[in-house]
Amino acid sequence: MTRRPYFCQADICTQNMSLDKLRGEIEAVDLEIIKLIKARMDIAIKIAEEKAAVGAPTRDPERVEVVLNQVARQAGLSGIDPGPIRDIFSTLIRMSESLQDKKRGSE
Ligand SMILES: C=C(O[C@@H]1C=C(C(=O)O)C=C[C@H]1O)C(=O)O
Repeated sequence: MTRRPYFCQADICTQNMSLDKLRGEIEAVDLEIIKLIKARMDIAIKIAEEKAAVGAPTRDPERVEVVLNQVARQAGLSGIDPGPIRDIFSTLIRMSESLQDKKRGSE
């Protein structure tokens, strides 16, 4: 296969076309990830309301471990390195807890 230069100004440049197409696909996936993070945060707000009603603390370390172990296991089954997935979800959980604290502080 002939490799074309990365910067190809020709009208027909399949390598650039496929790069642009693949980047478009990544951007579409990124948008879906943002929507899912928003959905996760919306549920966290509802959980904050439930906890406030019963006087439970925002952070639940046992639950955090369950969530992290579950996603790490699922990552492994999907052929993804579980370590970075734990990091990503630790960040999501921190975001969720800080949103819950904010929500509870404002009521
Ligand atoms: C959402 C909850 O609140 C916190 C946030 C969690 C999360 O984002 O997964 C998990 C445990 C809690 O520290 C919960 O208790 O389920």
